[in-house]
Amino acid sequence: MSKPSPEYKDSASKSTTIPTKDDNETHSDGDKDTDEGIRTLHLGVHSVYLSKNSVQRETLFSIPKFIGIYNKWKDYLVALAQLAQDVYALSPVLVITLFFLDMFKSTEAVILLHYETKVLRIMEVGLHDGFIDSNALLQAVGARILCVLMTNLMKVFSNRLERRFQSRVIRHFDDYLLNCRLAFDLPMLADNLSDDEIGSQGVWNSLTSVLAIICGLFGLFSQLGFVYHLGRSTNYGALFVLTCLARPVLSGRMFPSFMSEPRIIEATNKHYLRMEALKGLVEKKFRMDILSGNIVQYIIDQFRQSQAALGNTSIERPEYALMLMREDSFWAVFVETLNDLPMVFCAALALLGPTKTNLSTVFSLRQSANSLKNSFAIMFWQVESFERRANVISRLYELRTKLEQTTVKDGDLLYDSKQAILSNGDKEKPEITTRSAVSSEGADTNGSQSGMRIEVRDVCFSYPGGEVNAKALDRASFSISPGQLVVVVGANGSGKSTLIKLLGRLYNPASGSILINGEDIIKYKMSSLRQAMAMLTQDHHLYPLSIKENIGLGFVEGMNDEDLILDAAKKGGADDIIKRLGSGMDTLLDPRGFQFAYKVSPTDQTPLGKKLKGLKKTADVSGGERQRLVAARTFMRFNSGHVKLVAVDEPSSALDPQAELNLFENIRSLREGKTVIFVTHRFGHLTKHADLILCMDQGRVIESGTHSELMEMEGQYCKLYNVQAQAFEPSKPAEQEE
Ligand SMILES: Nc1ncnc2c1ncn2[C@@H]1O[C@H](COP(=O)(O)OP(=O)(O)OP(=O)(O)O)[C@@H](O)[C@H]1O
Repeated sequence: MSKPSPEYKDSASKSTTIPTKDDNETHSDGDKDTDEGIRTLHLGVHSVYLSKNSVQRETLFSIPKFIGIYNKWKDYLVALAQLAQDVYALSPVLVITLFFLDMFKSTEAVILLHYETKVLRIMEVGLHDGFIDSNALLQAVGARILCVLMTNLMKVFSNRLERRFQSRVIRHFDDYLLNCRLAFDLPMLADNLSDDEIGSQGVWNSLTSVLAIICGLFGLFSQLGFVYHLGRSTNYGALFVLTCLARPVLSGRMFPSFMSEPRIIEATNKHYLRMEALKGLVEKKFRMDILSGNIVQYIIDQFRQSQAALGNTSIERPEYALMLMREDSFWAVFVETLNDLPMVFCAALALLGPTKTNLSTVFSLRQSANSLKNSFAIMFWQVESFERRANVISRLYELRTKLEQTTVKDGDLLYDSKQAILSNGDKEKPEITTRSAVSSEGADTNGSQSGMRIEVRDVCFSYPGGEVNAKALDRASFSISPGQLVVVVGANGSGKSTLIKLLGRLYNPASGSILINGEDIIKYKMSSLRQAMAMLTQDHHLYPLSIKENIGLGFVEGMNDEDLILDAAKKGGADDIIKRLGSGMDTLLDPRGFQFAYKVSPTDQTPLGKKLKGLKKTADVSGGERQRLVAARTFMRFNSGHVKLVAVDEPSSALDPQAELNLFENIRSLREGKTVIFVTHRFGHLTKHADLILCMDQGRVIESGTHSELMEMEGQYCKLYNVQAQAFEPSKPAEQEE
């Protein structure tokens, strides 16, 4: 089968080296090179975006290339020095031992070649003279065998040490990455997708790669010295070195290379994208839709159509596609023949002066030329990958710097030092103020000190990474008194959930302010503020941990109190789930372990088949059960005694009506003066009990008041309410006629 052609097109250059078939119609901007300073390469189904300055047609040894490499390496040095410091601190003895063992290993080729040449020379002289210096021969053979033994022993020794050291390095950087990543806020996560690629194994690979380059350079120079020394015996040492270097150097002559450049790669071929999307439909989560929708054949047909439309366009990663291009070129064919230059050199030596050379020297020259060629190839590969590796290290340490740039900055005001005051003592009145008084149910007897007071003033907000002009909140204003039960209603996308997220300080408002107990929310220490809040939203998930932890994490201090956890489970309606699960509270949800079976099926009546069948199965819960367990976590949080605001964002979509009613009733009855905000689409018992209803539309609070006040207004709320209420009203004959 023929290899698909990579098809290369460079949008910014006039000449194109490989014939193109532009099938990348999908992407809007990349093809046209509209972005200032961006150069676009089309490689198969991918587009590669590069900085215009960085791509030059150059040989590997061109001066600009080396200056470029030097400048970039300089930037990486700081990160590498930091890495060296960190790994040295993990185990100084191991680091030093491994370094010297690796350095020794890198000279292995030269040492062996030296003794081999010696043995051959003694034999050649012996065969020529009819007498062999047995002592010298035995010594040379013995020394070589000893060297082989030593180097192999060292390899075993160093491999063992390396494995030990590897696990320490990986443990260390797993810990570091976990710490950094858990400290990322939501706006940063939206901007840092590529950081997900950094893993502790990648750090280890980078470390070994950098070490390999240092040792490789040392080994390469020792080989060059040896080859030069050998060649000198023929009076053409330098020339011989050149014949050995010709092939590796010339094979480095490049097509535009981006292997070490900052780049963005994007799949832009519409047929390829469609194929990938269709392939994605095999995922388990789509199976029910696909089977019930009877669309299996449609998917297969569409996939084949896209495949046919894609034709021979390469789907390889662009880096690999570029490599294929190099291998397939006429230049590569020419360069490969240069492999034989050292042999031509030896033949020329014999022709020009048969008495000036000998077979052992010729043999050694050939051997060393081969070994030099291999070392160069490895070195080139390592140098090419060096930047990628160094970049991993540099980004690893950048994570720490990025943390300092988080937009959601911590304050230092403790929540407890700012208790809510019931009266609104502020000079500036917000656009819409609370019209209703705090209900007797909500306010506690000692003056509503338990509830949080909230004022939102002209808050605007857009999501990072969202469309620039799309405002999720647009001058939203309202105020909530301590202890009020507030219901937020409004159409889809009107900004209800965003409001809850801003109250939880997951994002900062772009403009305007949120006052908590009269102080700007950004002044509060986040941990202290969040301790005073219990949030329950659709976005809350179950963790891949035990049921006990899933609930207990609402109040970590009570984690070991099973009665407390069971009580919270009961309030969240999750007690029956725990009873049903085999391991009760200790049941692990979605365990992240590794299970793999090869040529074993759980239906096999063999010991392995039975073993597989008996392996722990993943415990799963339904959507409604998940919401109950998450609700139980929120009730667990109430036990801390610190909660002053309960924010509930439509957690009831998967709950049955009884469970939903229980949840609302439980929160209402247990709130003990806490301010409660419910976001909901369902009118009914909730809005009936609300002290304040906020009705949102397009990022603004357009109406506020109690149910009866809003109904009197006959505005948006009234309209939304009537849509639901009508369904239960007996239809009038006149309407039926209409
Ligand atoms: N993570 C996000 N990134 C970008 N835009 C978002 C994000 N989340 C929400 N939006 C946008 O912000 C606006 C407000 O969304 P929000 O989720 O607050 O609405 P909502 O009133 O809660 O809607 P619903 O009733 O459907 O839950 C919408 O236009 C939405 O598309």
